[in-house]
Amino acid sequence: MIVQLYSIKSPEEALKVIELGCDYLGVSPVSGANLPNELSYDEIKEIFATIKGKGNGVLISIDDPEDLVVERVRELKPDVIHMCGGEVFSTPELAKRIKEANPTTRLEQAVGVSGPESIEEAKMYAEWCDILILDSVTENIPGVGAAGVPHDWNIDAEIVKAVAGKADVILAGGLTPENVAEAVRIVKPWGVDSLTHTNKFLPDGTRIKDLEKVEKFCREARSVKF
Ligand SMILES: O=C(O)c1ccccc1N[C@@H]1O[C@H](COP(=O)(O)O)[C@@H](O)[C@H]1O
Repeated sequence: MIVQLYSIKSPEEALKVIELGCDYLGVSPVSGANLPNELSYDEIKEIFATIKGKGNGVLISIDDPEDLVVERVRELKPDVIHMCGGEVFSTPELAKRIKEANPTTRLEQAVGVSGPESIEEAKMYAEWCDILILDSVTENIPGVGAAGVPHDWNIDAEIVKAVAGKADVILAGGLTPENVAEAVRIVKPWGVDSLTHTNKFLPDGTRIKDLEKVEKFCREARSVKF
């Protein structure tokens, strides 16, 4: 079971969450989406260099144009590029361009799980993506994710079965240290992901990881054997 956590802000924070059991660390590059924890290319390079050999660097992309996605993959060489926009989605062509830009970068596509129709969508993306992240959608946040609320885990369980052997599946969306074990029991994913409920919010609007919650989240996620 892998654990992916968003959004990491510094090399120091990265090392702390790795020590507590996180193995995929999500970062947000400066973009039009104006996310709270956006980082410059230099800051991201420093985090990726710090975690090399210890954890995997994941770069989020929310509706960035395809050329910019490819440029970022070439420049930052993330272990994973995570596409989670509501307008720009991965395609077989983009998957090919990403592999050409950096052959070891894995392509992670978010699927907003809203009903049984999401099963067909997931099956389609599994044809060219390495990883699917099954996430929640809200009206307030652009794209897929950062919703802070769960969705129907029974649909996720169907998707895991439907794409077995084709793509790894990460479960996301409102996961907490308290509900993650139950979610894993139902969905049996390759990994789990958290943003909101492993965060501590600071008065200036930025957020850092809450290390007690991170430790409990990683422990609970791995407590279920299947
Ligand atoms: O990380 C973000 O800031 C973000 C912004 C916009 C869309 C998605 C984003 N992150 C992804 O959403 C998941 C789940 O979030 P939550 O736990 O439900 O709050 C997050 O872990 C990232 O994968």
